[in-house]
Amino acid sequence: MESLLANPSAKLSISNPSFTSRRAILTESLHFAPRYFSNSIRMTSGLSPLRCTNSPEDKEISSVASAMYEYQTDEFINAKEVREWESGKSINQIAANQGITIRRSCRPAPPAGGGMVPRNILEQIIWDKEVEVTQFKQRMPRKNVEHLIKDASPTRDFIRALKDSYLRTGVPALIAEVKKASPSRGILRENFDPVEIARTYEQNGAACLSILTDTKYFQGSFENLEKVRKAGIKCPLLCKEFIIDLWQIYYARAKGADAVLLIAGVLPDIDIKYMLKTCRELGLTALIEVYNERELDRVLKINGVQLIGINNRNLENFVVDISNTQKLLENRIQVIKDKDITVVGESGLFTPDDVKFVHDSGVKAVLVGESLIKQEDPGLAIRGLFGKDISK
Ligand SMILES: O=P(O)(O)OC[C@@H](O)[C@@H](O)c1c[nH]c2ccccc12
Repeated sequence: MESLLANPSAKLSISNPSFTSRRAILTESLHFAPRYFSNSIRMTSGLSPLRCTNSPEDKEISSVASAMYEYQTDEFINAKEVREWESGKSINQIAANQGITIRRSCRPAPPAGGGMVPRNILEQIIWDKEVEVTQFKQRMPRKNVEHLIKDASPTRDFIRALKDSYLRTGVPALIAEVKKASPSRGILRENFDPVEIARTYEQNGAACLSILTDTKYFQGSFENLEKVRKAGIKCPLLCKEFIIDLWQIYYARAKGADAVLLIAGVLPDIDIKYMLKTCRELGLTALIEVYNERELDRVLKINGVQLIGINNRNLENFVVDISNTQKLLENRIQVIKDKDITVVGESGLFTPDDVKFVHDSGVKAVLVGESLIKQEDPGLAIRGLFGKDISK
């Protein structure tokens, strides 16, 4: 075992025939890369890997470990990342090394050292989300969610819908957002019927819809997502959530999502890779959101990324600047084209000139909330945004 500890990457490529059970894989995994696995398993399942009995909880841990073992042969874990974990760095140190400023408080357990104070609104949202997800998971363990997924209808192709719309209209495909409120703007719409709004968006040419599911800050819900899905709306649906845990991805799928949002400013590479794989297994598209060049360059290095959103709003201070899309795309158009990645321009788009500006910068889709949802008929407002009817 000692040589494995010295050189975990060697071990990672070996398929050990003696791994006959998940339990064995877990034990073995913990043995050669203890910190990596304990952190990851804690991160992804919220459970402590140190106890290992035959309880349902531990079985879940084992299955996570087993899934992680599969990733090894998938080059999911590269030696550098394993070494980082093994060197004793915490999740926050790993994230900070990648330029991520948002920390995890690892609530509800008190953070080591205690007394953390959130530095900005996004960090506050993420810490609240940690508590919320823990409670959700207690109420509905992942196994129950997986059970719901078995009965769910197949997902729709989010990227195909964007590409088809772009080809048909010649203007960026619209992901229209169903959003009642936001921390930066307060209540956007008093008279809020998610299904009615979704329907008018669809009738007026939206390619896809984005449904806010965060309740505390955006007054959204997973019930809204489910309602829209069940109302016969055909547009693929993005679950607009602050995802920090795999459980949320399973839940989004169970509630009718076709795509989920992954925020690179919150998630280190290793999380994004793991979550992408889960999305693929569930038939979901991942929209990976970036705000700055460093995040975009990180994401462009991850295999399998097909859809990237560039947010013009800084989620840490709400400042909106639509030239952010242009700035980030300027030197990267070729690599994005080579990889056949679709780019979405997000936030702060109000006029046909705004849409043209981000289109000229290289986006083939836009994500728009405020400027539509505030109008009396948000669907009809689409004509004003594009300067033409895009429904035909
Ligand atoms: O309402 P706007 O400015 O058109 O923005 C829509 C969308 O981009 C924004 O709601 C958003 C972008 N990224 C997010 C992440 C979480 C919550 C919300 C968002």
